[in-house]
Amino acid sequence: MQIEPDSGRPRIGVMGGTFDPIHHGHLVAASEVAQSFQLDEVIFVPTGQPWQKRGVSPAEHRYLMTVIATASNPRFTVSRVDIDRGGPTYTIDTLRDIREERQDSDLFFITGADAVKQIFSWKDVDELWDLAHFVAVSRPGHAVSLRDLPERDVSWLEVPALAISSTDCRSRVNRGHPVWYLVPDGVVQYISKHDLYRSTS
Ligand SMILES: Nc1ncnc2c1ncn2[C@@H]1O[C@H](COP(=O)(O)OP(=O)(O)OP(=O)(O)O)[C@@H](O)[C@H]1O
Ligand SMILES: O=C(O)c1ccc[n+]([C@@H]2O[C@H](COP(=O)([O-])O)[C@@H](O)[C@H]2O)c1
Repeated sequence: MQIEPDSGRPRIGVMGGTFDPIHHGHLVAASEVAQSFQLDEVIFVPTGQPWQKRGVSPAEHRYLMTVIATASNPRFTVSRVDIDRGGPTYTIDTLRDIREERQDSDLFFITGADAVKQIFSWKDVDELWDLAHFVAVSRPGHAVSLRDLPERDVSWLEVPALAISSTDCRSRVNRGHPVWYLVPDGVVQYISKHDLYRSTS
């Protein structure tokens, strides 16, 4: 979807992710897109059941870690739409639900370089472009050439390179290594309190 620069409508970012756990790579990406695209708000949307991932932590843990991580930024909010809908999570449903809630807004769906390269495997991809403008951000280890990007309405944004992944955070906790400064302090404490990622499933 092409967004008119001066539409006067609220400009809302939608940052979808499994957030298992949420880390500073996610937060910096959202913050940079908010700045560059003059967004009024970024809604973080933890997935319910990410159908392309296995062995994901319970949604309530991922949701609460996302709430903790975003609490200090007044422009960041968290939505439960994907969790409360139930069933496998598809972005087509995420965007339809958010549009229903924010009917007068322009939506910007934020995705990392790795995820955007997979977008053709997503459900009803041809209909996604009518619901939001897509913004793909750079990510270390995931080079993207123009050929990888859909020939649709996708903007590209270089963001500070943070070589952090949720997979690595889980693995570090599992091996007894610290995740301080990779994830927000409150998330470190949440992981410890709930004994997450200690056993390999
Ligand atoms: N370090 C990062 N820099 C830029 N974008 C990122 C970064 N980490 C994740 N993203 C993007 O954030 C979104 C949500 O990512 P997700 O929750 O799957 O985290 P992840 O670190 O990729 O997780 P995992 O390692 O479990 O696959 C995706 O679009 C992903 O590309
Ligand atoms: O719509 C789909 O079929 C689809 C398939 C894979 C991923 N997504 C979305 O992409 C975002 C990042 O997902 P993930 O699995 O990399 O955390 C998140 O919002 C997912 O719902 C969406």
